[in-house]
Amino acid sequence: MTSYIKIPSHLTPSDPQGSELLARERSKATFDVNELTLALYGAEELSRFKRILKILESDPILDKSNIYYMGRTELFKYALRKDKRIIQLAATHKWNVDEFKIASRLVDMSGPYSIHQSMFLPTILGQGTEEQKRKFLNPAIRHEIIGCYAQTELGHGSNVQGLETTSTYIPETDEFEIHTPHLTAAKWWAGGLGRTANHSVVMARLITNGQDKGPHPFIVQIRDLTTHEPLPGITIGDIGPKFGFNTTDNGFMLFDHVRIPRFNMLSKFSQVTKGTGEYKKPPNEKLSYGTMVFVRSVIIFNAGLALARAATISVRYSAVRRQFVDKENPMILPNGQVVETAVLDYTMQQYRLFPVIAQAYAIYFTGEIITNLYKQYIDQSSRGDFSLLADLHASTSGLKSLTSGIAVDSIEDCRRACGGHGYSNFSGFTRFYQDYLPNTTWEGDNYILTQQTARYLFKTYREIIHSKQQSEEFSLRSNESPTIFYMLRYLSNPSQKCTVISPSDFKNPEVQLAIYGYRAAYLIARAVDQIDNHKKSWNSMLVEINRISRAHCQYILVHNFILTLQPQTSDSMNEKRRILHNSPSLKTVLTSVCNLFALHTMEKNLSEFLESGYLSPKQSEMLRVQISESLNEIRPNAVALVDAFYLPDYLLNSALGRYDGKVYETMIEWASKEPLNGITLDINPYSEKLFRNDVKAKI
Ligand SMILES: CCCCCCCCCCCCC/C=C/C(=O)SCCNC(=O)CCNC(=O)[C@H](O)C(C)(C)COP(=O)(O)OP(=O)(O)OC[C@H]1O[C@@H](n2cnc3c(N)ncnc32)[C@H](O)[C@@H]1OP(=O)(O)O
Ligand SMILES: Cc1cc2nc3c(=O)[nH]c(=O)nc-3n(C[C@H](O)[C@H](O)[C@H](O)COP(=O)(O)OP(=O)(O)OC[C@H]3O[C@@H](n4cnc5c(N)ncnc54)[C@H](O)[C@@H]3O)c2cc1C
Repeated sequence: MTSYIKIPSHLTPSDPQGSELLARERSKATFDVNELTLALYGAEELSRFKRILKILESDPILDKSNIYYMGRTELFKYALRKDKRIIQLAATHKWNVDEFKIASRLVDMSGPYSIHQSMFLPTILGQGTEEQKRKFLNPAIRHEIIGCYAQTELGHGSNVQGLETTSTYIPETDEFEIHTPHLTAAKWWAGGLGRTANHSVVMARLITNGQDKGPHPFIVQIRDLTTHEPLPGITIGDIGPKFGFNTTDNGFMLFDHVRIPRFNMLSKFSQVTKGTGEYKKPPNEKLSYGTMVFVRSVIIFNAGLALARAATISVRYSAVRRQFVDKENPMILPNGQVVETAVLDYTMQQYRLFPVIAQAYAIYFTGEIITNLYKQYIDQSSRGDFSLLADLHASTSGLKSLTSGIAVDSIEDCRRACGGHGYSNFSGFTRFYQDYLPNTTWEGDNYILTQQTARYLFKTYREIIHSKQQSEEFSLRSNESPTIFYMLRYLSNPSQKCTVISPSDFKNPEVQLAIYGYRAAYLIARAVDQIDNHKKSWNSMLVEINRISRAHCQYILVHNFILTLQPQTSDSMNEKRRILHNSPSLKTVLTSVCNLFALHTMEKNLSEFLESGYLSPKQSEMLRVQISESLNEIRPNAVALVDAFYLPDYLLNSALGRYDGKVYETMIEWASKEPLNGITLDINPYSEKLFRNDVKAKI
């Protein structure tokens, strides 16, 4: 990378150096960072991660040092080049899907092929017959065809039932005719569609024998494989600049009576019979929505990673950044010199940042549990058992909404906690934040999805209250279902009160779960009463419904964190959990983190805990005392806790969050590379010239 300004090399930051400050922080940790990293990744994944990182870091095409200075077209070209490079490296090194995912995560830039990997392949895999997989999946895996996922339309996204594109069965030719009946039916937003994909999954209303069977997935070839031009009857374009995600070509598409073979309707679950056009229903109406369930589960896991990244940058920087001298507790160097206080030592900064560390761990553990639940569902559904789907859909909907919402808020909180430098691209927050933002909208707008979760909770609650005779059955199910457990507990005594009598009682996991469970059940019971007995409309209840989904999902996050830390029978424990449970120091520090997550989240939603009368104002004061205590417990471990995420500098690409703490050296070095610094302006307002030269001599 070219430097345009020569920075005097004799200047160093004033003492203490960033590296020294971070080393001091690391020496204070009460646990072994490497051990926690192992407990998060597992030995095998960590070694794969390191191996792949080494390959990427040393690849000139995947070098990231230039990207902060690029405009959209340049960035897009970079993204296409790097997408191709990852595919080439995957072939060279024979990476499997998991290794490919690690590489994509480390390179960290959505690209023209991203939706091919994240949605096109999973849709064919999940919804195609064996024959269809042979025809479409195998060439797609080999990247002989590149696909996208076109569901959303210009006029409809959230309301999938409202999609307008039609796919009409033509018995005479045994084909479907895909058509865009109105402007609002134009496919819009599909990633990779704009300039890249030559195939698409198209969600269109299946019409057969004059009957509308609702949206179904079809594979449509959209571009010529030789010329790469759109096929006859198909109009395609890129939708233009966006808030972020500009390294992906989101596109629009219009169909004018385009014919595709009947074979191209993805038919694992529902089919149309040749000639008669007879429709065979799927075993569950919503199986064609399967890709959304999968991607929502991935979004939950990714939210934990995004939080870990934001926390890493801001916590490391706060340990290096110093402002003012805290006169009551000054920072004193070994040589006796009093220096300005690291901003991480200010309690306000701790209150802003440590909960983000806690959110990252909480969501990481739930992400793992949801990933396993999804795998279990796939396993069962392959044997025709879809019984897990309703539960999985409800949990992934609410958790996708809650966790991506937390991540967006916390990334911005972390950015602001870095002060002015947080606003520079060199912080590593700009594109990270912009590209993360659509997680709150895509795969179901976060407010829409909470309705799905609440609906499921209402159904479960109604089943319990209307089937008193089955209470024994529910008691048995409550061992497996935390939802049924908290509902039954509430119903056993709706006017129970919280038992806390001193701040430290809030550290008791039983107490935490009782508080969260009561609040969720209370809100559900009240809403069901409003709807069933007071005939309140669904629309009039939407604010409450959103609250209920959030309350339930916060309960789930706390429950899963506590579960992760509880001793389990050794045969049910995997390698990662074994590491954690064999290390008292890890358990101690993660218990503090878990407490902070549970208590800080409680404080943020305090009105809901108080209004039911379960928690008293006096207890809420004790809660604050205990939160302060938890922050103190975490303080010596703050840097080590983010180090344990093992997010390399290559991924962070941040001057502020560097592992070695060389914040100031990097800021000035990167500024010297700003291409604007290579231009001498012509500032005479009466001259038409803008520059005296194009680019100054390189230094
Ligand atoms: C290498 C791989 C790596 C992958 C990692 C990458 C991940 C991250 C990058 C991802 C990039 C993504 C890019 C973006 C892509 C997109 O956005 S694609 C478009 C996504 N669109 C949406 O998500 C639309 C949201 N809307 C909906 O899902 C639905 O319209 C709705 C809101 C759920 C309502 O559906 P509707 O058909 O109207 O149903 P209802 O009447 O409300 O409910 C009827 C019953 O159906 C149940 N149900 C609904 N959805 C599902 C489902 N998905 N699965 C199972 N069941 C479902 C619902 O609960 C109701 O059940 P009952 O109460 O029992 O009747
Ligand atoms: C970067 C990006 C990439 C995308 N990639 C793809 C892709 O590859 N393929 C694809 O098919 N789609 C893609 N999408 C589209 C995405 O899935 C939709 O934008 C999303 O599902 C939201 O739908 P919408 O835009 O119709 O929002 P709308 O439904 O119009 O939402 C507008 C507002 O109305 C509110 N609202 C709507 N209905 C209700 C209701 N019933 N109750 C209460 N409030 C309501 C919403 O909460 C929201 O605040 C992408 C979107 C983005 C931003």
